[in-house]
Amino acid sequence: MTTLIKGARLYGAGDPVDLLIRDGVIETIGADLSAEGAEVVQARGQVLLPGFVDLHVHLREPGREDTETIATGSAAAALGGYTAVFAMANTDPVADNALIVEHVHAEGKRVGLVDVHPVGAVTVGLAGVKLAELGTMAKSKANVRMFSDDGHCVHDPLIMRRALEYSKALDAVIAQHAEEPRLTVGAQAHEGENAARLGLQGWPAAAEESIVARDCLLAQHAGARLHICHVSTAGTVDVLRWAKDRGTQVSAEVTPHHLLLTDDRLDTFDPVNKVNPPLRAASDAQALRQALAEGVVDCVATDHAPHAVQDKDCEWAAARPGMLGLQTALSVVARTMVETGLLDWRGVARVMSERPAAIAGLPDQGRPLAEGEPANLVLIDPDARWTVRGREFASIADNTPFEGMELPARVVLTMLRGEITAADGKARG
Ligand SMILES: NC(=O)N[C@@H](CC(=O)O)C(=O)O
Ligand SMILES: [Zn+2]
Ligand SMILES: [Zn+2]
Repeated sequence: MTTLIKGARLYGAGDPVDLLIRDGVIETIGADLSAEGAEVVQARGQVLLPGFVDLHVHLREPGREDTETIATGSAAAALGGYTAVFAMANTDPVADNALIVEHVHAEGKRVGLVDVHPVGAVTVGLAGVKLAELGTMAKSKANVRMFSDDGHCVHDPLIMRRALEYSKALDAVIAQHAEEPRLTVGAQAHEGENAARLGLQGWPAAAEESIVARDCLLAQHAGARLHICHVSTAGTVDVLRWAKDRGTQVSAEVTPHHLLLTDDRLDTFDPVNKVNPPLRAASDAQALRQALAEGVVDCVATDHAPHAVQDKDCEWAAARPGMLGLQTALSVVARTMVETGLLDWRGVARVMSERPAAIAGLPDQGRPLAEGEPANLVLIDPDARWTVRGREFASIADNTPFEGMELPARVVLTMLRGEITAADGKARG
């Protein structure tokens, strides 16, 4: 299979060039290329980046196939410009053993739209009591290199310490959902003026920051690698800056929704805005944008969290936390980081592809746009404007907080190892 991309601007800079893609590899980059029988893509000066890598999605299979499947989530990922995603372990049954992670991995391969890497649970059943068999999952066909109890915090410091020690031996990373559960009992929204005024019990910033600080210390002592999921507060940014300065091997992700949205949204009591960690203050969102630009926060991860209508269209307290993210991530990053001048397209490649690929240790993702490199690519129309409609997404669920918003930038085409997985708003295969 041969594809010729005509007139793309690599990293959105310089003169447009042609790329000849053959057998899954960028064979030639040059001017006025041609190839017999190749599928031709007219890029018209649009932006070409390495395919995006999402370290944090919930694909809900097995167990909640009424809200998302590996197939529908893979289609959403391809449409969002992703070529690799990490599927969290909080499924039913939990992905805490080789059988489940191998199933998720195999199903992702069968669908073939995006590389689906299962995340293994840190503790059995996400219960936080007994370590799962990390080694067995690492050595399984799924080749698990990231472990997380996401949805729950590994709050017992002894369990967390052991998990870090084991993960070091396995050359894996522990991704922590940083939430001290004793500080968030009954919490419904960011602890601040808005929650107080509306009578919603607060989720304090310190519940996140105290775990991040503790785990940075544990990781440093263990010489292990730690990744912080969905960083949401300015205080966490300060802790990360301190830990990185003293050489801790810590990385961190921020979600698009924490970059754009704030707790000003609470007034409507619409549970589409309910998420864990909660939408924070405007000053937190500002600090997160700055931290992402500087590299203190390494990357963007969506925390794509589909939920059924009955779990969202209900009273605030009963609603499940979480929101869709795969098909809006690029546009929200364009709005918050590119339009503001905080990142150029080169920087977008860093935070959405290169850094997440490096954190997860993926050898064939987040690679340079150069001859001989794997053709995992996303072509972007930076000038497009579109209106978000959750029902039009490939996901089964439609719980997007961006409903009705007009956003910049669109994915025109996604390519996985030379195969087009999405083009013009439609997933292939
Ligand atoms: N982010 C959420 O609000 N929900 C996630 C779990 C999680 O990421 O903590 C989910 O699984 O729905
Ligand atoms: Zn989480
Ligand atoms: Zn999550």
